[in-house]
Amino acid sequence: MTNQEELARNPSSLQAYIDDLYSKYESLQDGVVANYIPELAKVDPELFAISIVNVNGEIYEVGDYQQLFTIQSISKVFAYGLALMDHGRDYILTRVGVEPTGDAFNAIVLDEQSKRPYNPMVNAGAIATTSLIKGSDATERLNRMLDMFQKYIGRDVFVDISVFTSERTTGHRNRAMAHLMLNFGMIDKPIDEALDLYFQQCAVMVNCHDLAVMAATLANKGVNPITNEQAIKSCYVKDILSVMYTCGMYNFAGEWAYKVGIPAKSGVSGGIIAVVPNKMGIAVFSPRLDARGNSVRGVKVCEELSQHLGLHLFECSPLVNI
Ligand SMILES: NC(=O)CC[C@H](N)C(=O)O
Repeated sequence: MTNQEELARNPSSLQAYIDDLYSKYESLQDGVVANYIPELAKVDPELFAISIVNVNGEIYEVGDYQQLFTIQSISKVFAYGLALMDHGRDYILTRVGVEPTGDAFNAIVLDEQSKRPYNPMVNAGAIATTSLIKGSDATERLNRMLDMFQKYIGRDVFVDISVFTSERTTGHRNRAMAHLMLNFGMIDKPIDEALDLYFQQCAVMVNCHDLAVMAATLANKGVNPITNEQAIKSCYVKDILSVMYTCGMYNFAGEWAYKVGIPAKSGVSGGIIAVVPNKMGIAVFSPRLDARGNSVRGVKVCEELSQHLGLHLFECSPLVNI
């Protein structure tokens, strides 16, 4: 019997499997916690959680899955969805490309010809995306952003003021990108409001369970499988998953697509989400990062899960229902 057949027969074996994965990687200490945002350096590096939510709303999780942390770059996925709903695909494409960069997430680089940021999953593209969120003033734009997160998560959300302030005070690289994009007409004035909203979206508090529900919502055509609320129009889910697949893991995106083979997104606080379309959302949280800014344990767990469950999109033996 294959692993997939065993899981279809006995779903509790998925819980047993992630419990084993957790024990296997619990002692792994490779990597370092992000410290370029001073508040992030204070996190307990030992925190570790794995959550899986399938499209039927069934939940499998282990470890510190209730521990709150700031969502950081994983927010880029969801902000892109809101911008798509606000303006439509054609307009968004004129402001943010869909090409992987092969560069670090915080590279100060724009497309030579079009002057667009390369894609919405790296900082420059995410700042441009966030600058497009509609609203009559900064408060309305923030509230629309928080409402959007609320639909994906299924509860009220809030911004961690310390992390927001820490990043706002030290985020000169992001500010430089915004000025560069202003120069080329890719974002409009006032850039400080766009940057503030970007720093706020990065400082939204989530736990690993929430991230798995958010990923499961994308797996479930935009409908939160726990609350049944539509968080994003289903026609935009393919746009989001495409850029996650090609750009979500920054300069590791190619290797990730080859090895793990499912759309994913990581953030510097140590979260990773992965989406198995029509099946499930996966989230891992562990703050120690590799040189590219991806969670070390998170990458390992996703690699093993993908192999064990046959999750790769181009897997020759199709995944059975879990
Ligand atoms: N990779 C990340 O999670 C980066 C997000 C972080 N807020 C930044 O702008 O640098």
